[in-house]
Amino acid sequence: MTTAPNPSTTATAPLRVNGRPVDRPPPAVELREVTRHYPASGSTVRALDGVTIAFPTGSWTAVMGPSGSGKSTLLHCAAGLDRVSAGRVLLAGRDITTASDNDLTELRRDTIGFVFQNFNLIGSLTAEQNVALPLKLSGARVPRARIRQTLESVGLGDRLRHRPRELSGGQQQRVAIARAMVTAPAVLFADEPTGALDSTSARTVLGLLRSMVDTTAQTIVMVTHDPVAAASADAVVFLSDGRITDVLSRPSAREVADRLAGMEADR
Ligand SMILES: Nc1ncnc2c1ncn2[C@@H]1O[C@H](COP(=O)(O)OP(=O)(O)OP(=O)(O)O)[C@@H](O)[C@H]1O
Repeated sequence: MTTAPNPSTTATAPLRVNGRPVDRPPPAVELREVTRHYPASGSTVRALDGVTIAFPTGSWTAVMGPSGSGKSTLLHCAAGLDRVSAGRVLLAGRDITTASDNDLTELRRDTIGFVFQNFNLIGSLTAEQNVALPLKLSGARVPRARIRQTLESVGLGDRLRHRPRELSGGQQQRVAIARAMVTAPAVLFADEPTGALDSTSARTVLGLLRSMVDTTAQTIVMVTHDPVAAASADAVVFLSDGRITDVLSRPSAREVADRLAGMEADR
């Protein structure tokens, strides 16, 4: 095991300066003893098995592990897209474990942003219209200046009227990030955000995510298979068979790759 600090402990232990406890923001997302099982022909799959972790506000955490280890399930439970079988989930300071479907829909709309591997943009809409969509759907006013500013912040101020097919993969992913960020979510969840990109575009997207964390204290939780992407995060959490087996703080891509290779060899 690594000696690197575990986000679950660093986030919850009281911070002390000169022996005195100091206030710090609560974690943006917290899972406490979360179990998620699914029925499977005559038995049960434990996709998550007693996971306790806190994702500190303003930090970027990568979640890694072999196929089927529970990464997507963790992301979906943390984002309120899936219900837990046992345990508790706290999102932006609210216990969402038993929230009603309506409350969850509202919370997802106002509190989280989601970025997917395949961008999930609407092909018939321009970049500007895609970014405006979450505000439109929530019935909010859509201030054009804010849409433009958000697209400018991802380096696409000159692509407002372009449709997805007129943009490169990296540009499409940046539109998707702008769409996720336009509501100023407490947490940005990303599922393989660089999985469909070439290495240059991936680097641009990772740089953008990094600057969001460094300049606006955005909280990001990202599932990835890519050691280079994981090494851009502040911490890397490793899952195996639904359990957290390891946490690395600010590892290099080589350290991440070695740890993953070790996990595959142990299987
Ligand atoms: N809706 C579901 N119904 C039944 N089993 C499920 C469901 N979702 C996930 N599982 C099972 O839970 C386990 C964890 O799945 P999950 O998708 O979280 O893994 P993962 O680490 O994200 O995998 P991958 O890297 O291949 O995407 C797997 O054994 C999977 O088959």
